[in-house]
Amino acid sequence: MVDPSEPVVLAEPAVIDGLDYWRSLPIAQQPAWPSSEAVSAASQELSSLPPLVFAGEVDILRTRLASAARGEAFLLQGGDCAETFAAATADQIRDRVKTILQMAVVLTYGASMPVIKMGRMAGQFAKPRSSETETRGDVTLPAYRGDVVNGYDFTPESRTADPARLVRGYHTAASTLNLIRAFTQGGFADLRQVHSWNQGFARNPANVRYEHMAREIDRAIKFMMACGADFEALKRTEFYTSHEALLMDYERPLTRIDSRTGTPYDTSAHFVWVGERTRQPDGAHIDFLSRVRNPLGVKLGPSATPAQVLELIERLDPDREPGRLTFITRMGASLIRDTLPPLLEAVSASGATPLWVSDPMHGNGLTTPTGYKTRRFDDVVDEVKGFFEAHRAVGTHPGGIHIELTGDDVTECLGGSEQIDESALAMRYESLCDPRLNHMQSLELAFLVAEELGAR
Ligand SMILES: O=C[C@H](O)[C@H](O)COP(=O)(O)O
Ligand SMILES: C=C(OP(=O)(O)O)C(=O)O
Ligand SMILES: [Mn+2]
Repeated sequence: MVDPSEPVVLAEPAVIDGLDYWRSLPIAQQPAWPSSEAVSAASQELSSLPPLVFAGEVDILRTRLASAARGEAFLLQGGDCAETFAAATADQIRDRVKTILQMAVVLTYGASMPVIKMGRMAGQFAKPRSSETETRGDVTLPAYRGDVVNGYDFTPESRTADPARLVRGYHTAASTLNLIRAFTQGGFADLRQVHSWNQGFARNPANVRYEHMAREIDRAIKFMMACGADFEALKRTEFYTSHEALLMDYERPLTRIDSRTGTPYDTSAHFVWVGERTRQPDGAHIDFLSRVRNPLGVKLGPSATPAQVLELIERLDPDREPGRLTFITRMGASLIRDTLPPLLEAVSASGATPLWVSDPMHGNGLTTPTGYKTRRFDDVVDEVKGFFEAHRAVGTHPGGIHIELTGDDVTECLGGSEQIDESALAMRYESLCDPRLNHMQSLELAFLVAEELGAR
């Protein structure tokens, strides 16, 4: 569903050239900043700060994604719906990285292929919303648009967009990324350790059905050890960052010209994507991202037509560069088997070979009578299964999964082996936007997807 609200043209004077051409185009889902001087000051400060990622890393990621598009690797992309400044703590970052590493080991085994690990982390601070405002009782205030825009507290002060948050977002992303790099390069990612955490999961009586696969992985690791595999090298792993490139006042100042090649990279993350609500082919987001070298994602919901998808390919990947473009489909479990195959067929027939990834979260939202936004674990699993079925039928590669998850023991999604029910949602619901799979549900999903991958 493309945002029904009319896109607005920014009041700022248009600088009609290359990287700033978007300023002259319709743009959806931007905050109403109270002062354009304060936004300019924040942008100025951001543009003087060091890049968060190096263009060379971004290029390596593009080659990894190209392998996934060819069916030779699998992408695991996961993290919060909305990262918050308050939750950028060492423990919470560690537990999210740990969850992704644990899932990746299981998926690597299931797929017998490398798994590309990517967090919705270190920059996933801006949210598109279906409504501009939120009403509680007789009070209506601007909607919460993510910590980089405004606060969640329901007061006029907190809900007013504050440009100083752009700079705080950068610093929070920098410290998050610093810890991610420390964990994934400093020994925390050791394959044997990650596997022993998974054994702990499979020993839980609720997860007996996964014990068999955990034992098989154990045998495979012992076999590798007996063969003298280099476990020193397996103490480190590549880990990439990503977020929705929603807020142009954050993305534009962090876009820099790479000194090696003279081309622009959005250095706020390795991979950025355009959301379902901002993917208008003639809109600001698509124009801006068409000009940066990063690998790009585009979310596709059930209303996406083959013609729109072919136009997005033309706009974002005219040279059909391997690894450049990823479509992240989020159709809903009940629709995916009907809506995905026509898109796969049209793209295949055009000769393009984007990476196809399943987001089984955003098409499966529901609100309980008590007002909690939630999703059923079974619907999430069913959408992934439908995604695999659609690709099998058309002969294309199901190249990855994109999941809203946390390493914490929250109660936000229904079901899973802990059988979280509606009454349990109130126990520990912490997301400020969409519900996330908790640590156990995330691992369970990884085992189920690994079974699917293994069955191919
Ligand atoms: O994360 C995705 C969107 O921001 C979210 O689903 C929008 O939610 P809303 O419908 O509550 O605005
Ligand atoms: C906003 C999101 O998704 P979509 O654009 O698919 O609705 C998201 O990934 O949190
Ligand atoms: Mn979300």
